[in-house]
Amino acid sequence: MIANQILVVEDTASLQTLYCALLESVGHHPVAVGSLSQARAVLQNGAPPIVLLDLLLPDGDGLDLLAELVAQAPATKVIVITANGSVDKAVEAMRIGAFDFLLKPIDPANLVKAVTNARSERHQHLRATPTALPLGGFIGSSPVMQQVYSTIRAVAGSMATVFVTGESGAGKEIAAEAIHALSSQSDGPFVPLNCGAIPSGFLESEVFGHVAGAFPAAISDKRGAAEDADGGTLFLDEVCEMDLGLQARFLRFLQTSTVTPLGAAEGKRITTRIICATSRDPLEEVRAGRLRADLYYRLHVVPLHLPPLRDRGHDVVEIAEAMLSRFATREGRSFRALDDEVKQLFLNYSWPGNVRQLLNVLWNVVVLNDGPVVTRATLPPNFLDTGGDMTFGGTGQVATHQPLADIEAFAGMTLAEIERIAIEATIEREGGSVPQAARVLDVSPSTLYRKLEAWGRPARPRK
Ligand SMILES: Nc1ncnc2c1ncn2[C@@H]1O[C@H](COP(=O)(O)OP(=O)(O)OP(=O)(O)O)[C@@H](O)[C@H]1O
Repeated sequence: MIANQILVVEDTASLQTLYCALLESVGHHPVAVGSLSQARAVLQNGAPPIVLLDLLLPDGDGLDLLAELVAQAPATKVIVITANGSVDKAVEAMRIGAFDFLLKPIDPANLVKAVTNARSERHQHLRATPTALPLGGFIGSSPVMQQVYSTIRAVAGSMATVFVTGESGAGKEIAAEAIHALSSQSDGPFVPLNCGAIPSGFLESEVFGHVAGAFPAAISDKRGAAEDADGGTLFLDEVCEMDLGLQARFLRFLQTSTVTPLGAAEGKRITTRIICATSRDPLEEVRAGRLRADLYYRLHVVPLHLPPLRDRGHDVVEIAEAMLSRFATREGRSFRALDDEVKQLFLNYSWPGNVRQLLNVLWNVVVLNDGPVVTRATLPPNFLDTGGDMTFGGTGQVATHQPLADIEAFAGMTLAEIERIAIEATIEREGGSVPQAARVLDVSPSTLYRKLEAWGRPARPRK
């Protein structure tokens, strides 16, 4: 095999001809075969740097050949081709270790781009990176998290849309950052936008931008997050909070890669990797009619689930000890370790607010105490009250509907004051998670973010 050879495995003669002509026109040397057995015969002479592999072949499933290549020729980048509509196959291929996938009918520009990406030195480097080590901001070596790290590494090299799910505080945003950092667009911007933190009336302009005069408050042109993310990654957190009208617009954007600011006569084509996340169950949202099914399927190309902290075994102690040292250094404290009782408490606790809640607990300990060891007595009283020493049967649910306070305590307060107490107590009980508190209180997260902002507490329109 010569250096810029590409093995094209495609049984439809007209498509073979088309792919080969395209690849030749950009300087590659394609070798075409029409079946798995022919491909295996060619591969006997050595694996080429790139294989373009149709998955539906007359003598078997292309996924089998993909698995063989991943095992026997890990340096070879395999770009799989699937029929439009068989997204599940594409996802399976990415899990096995495909470099990228293309849906039929193939856009010639996408084919050339996928092949160019596969060639780049960066991906040679990525493939060589060991897969089991934590990455980015992650701490934790449990098997479930190693699976997460592997998926992140596998998907980072492609432009495929990633749909990250997981409870609030489980690390969805740092997963998105890690994918961006390992991607070919890592020199470009990473633009996070929390759809739940922005009132729905403003979200469209936040995503797509507007021109002056598009609506009364639009006094000057404003670029949206999508255009800001040109050449990089757009991370849409709490994507299920978009209203249905905006979902339709967003779907059009995904299909055309064209951003049209509100009030603008024409759009601009951009190239951005989309990663979205939700702490809801997206299929339940589709069933309830709150998330368009077509948008869900368009976004749900590669799913990535962040398991809750309570399902990561000893990770909770690993994270706690690593972060304790960092917080202690920052605050000039001597904390270095957790005692055995605290480790056991942490291992038994259900962490409804996941890693974010753990970090809040540690931060509180470090600010209010000094070390060198975290004992039960140094833990925040509200953590112990809300179940630090209870087991919740792994459901992650803190016992609900406990009275927030004696009702007598509300006597003489205004409704606004009582509302503030209820909201703050619920956020606290949900481990600091505003989206989760919003769910409990049955309001939208943006309602809570707006109120927090009015009370002078930090809101996170863009995280
Ligand atoms: N495995 C981990 N190791 C160390 N820190 C972590 C880990 N996972 C999450 N964190 C930290 O926990 C905090 C919450 O993580 P992140 O914002 O990514 O969660 P999220 O799932 O996006 O939350 P939300 O749904 O509320 O937006 C961040 O400070 C992040 O750096």
